[in-house]
Amino acid sequence: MPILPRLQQATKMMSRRKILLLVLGCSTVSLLIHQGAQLSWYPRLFPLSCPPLQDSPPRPKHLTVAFLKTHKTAGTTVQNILFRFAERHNLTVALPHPRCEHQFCYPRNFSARFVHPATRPPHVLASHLRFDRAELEGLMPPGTVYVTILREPAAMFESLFTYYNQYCPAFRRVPNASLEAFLRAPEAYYRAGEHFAMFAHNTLAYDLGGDPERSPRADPAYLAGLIRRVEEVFSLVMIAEYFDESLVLLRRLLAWDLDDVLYAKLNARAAGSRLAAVPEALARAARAWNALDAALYAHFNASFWRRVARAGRACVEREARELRAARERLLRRCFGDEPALRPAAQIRTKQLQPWQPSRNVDIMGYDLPGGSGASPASEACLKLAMPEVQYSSYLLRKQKRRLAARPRPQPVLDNPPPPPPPRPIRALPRGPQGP
Ligand SMILES: Nc1ncnc2c1ncn2[C@@H]1O[C@H](COP(=O)(O)OS(=O)(=O)O)[C@@H](OP(=O)(O)O)[C@H]1O
Repeated sequence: MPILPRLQQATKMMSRRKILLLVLGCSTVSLLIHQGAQLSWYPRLFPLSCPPLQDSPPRPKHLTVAFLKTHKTAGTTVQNILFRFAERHNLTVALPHPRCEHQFCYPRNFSARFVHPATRPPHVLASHLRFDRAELEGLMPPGTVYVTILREPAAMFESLFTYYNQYCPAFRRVPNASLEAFLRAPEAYYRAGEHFAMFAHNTLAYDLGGDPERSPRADPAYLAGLIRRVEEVFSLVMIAEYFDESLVLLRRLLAWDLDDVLYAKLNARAAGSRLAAVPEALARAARAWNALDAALYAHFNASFWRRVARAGRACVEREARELRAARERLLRRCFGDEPALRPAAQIRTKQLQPWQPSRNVDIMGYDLPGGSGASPASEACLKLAMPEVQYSSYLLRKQKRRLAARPRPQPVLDNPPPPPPPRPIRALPRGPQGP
């Protein structure tokens, strides 16, 4: 073919390609604009990217947080995240007066008088208490973000039943410490109002400041009111079964980094101290007995997933995966190539030996392969696995020292500190770890 026609044909083909590219480009841009107007194109078009946090420019990290630590819901793990965050950011943590043990005089209703004066005014609060809105709002600075966590009530009840078996009279009365026997006839063992009755009936509702004796079926208005009161105060209700997804929502709410919510699982029972799975019939009976808790859980589990959907489910899952990967790296760095939870008797580092509720229950923990050295890395690893009792005592000592070094006006206590609770919930650690 002569050169000229060949050139003309090539030019024609090039312009056709250009036109095609132009059309493609235009339709992509128009699709983006159209979808962008609905504010939902991001995850669909770029499933590996997360939409930015709502704010622009990015918010600074939020520093005032009150965490309602409900019982047997992975609360110790969340508390540890908050304690470490507070230390890294030089924040004050509200801690119980020693007469209240390591909890704010639970099961009494929370009072600001239960807070050690050396830990006021606080930025962070994360120890067990029974919720009282007015008292907490009086203690915490304005703008504090309130969060809490719930767990599926049957799993939670199985954990409560084993953990508090020696403390809760309702459980002690049951022959052979049998969960099945208790759930077959709970009324035969349970007496409302006696010591530690709250561990045997609707514990979530009790911790949230509600009345555990109300039935959601007989009194739906009460349930609706309790839910409304919780929603008015708490910006986030996390779900223990979706712990990592909960932490993703938490860190986004507080504008924290993913690194700020890395954790080691704390306060877990050994396999021999727990049912591998609660059989369905028992789970049904546990939910029926704890019907108020079951209704709370159903409501907040549903609202949790609506919230995940709003944040972009793919994005939350992706962050949760990143969190798990970073957490595994951290655990390996701290606790060796195969970081394993181990029974207290096998933990040589005294500060890491978890409190044991009774001879029948083993609570697991981590150990540092090289003992607790003085390097910043091993200090960080030590804190990562430090159980509640040791960490609370350590923080109280530290904050008292800080107060002594930098005198400031003592807060005025309207009333003297409270008398000790009727009976201690926390006993001394048993076995080889000593007091
Ligand atoms: N990250 C994470 N994800 C899921 N579950 C977790 C997590 N961390 C702790 N746990 C489980 O939570 C139970 C302990 O809860 P708490 O720390 O709130 O107990 S306590 O009330 O402070 O004694 C305890 O449950 P049981 O082992 O069933 O007793 C822990 O295993």
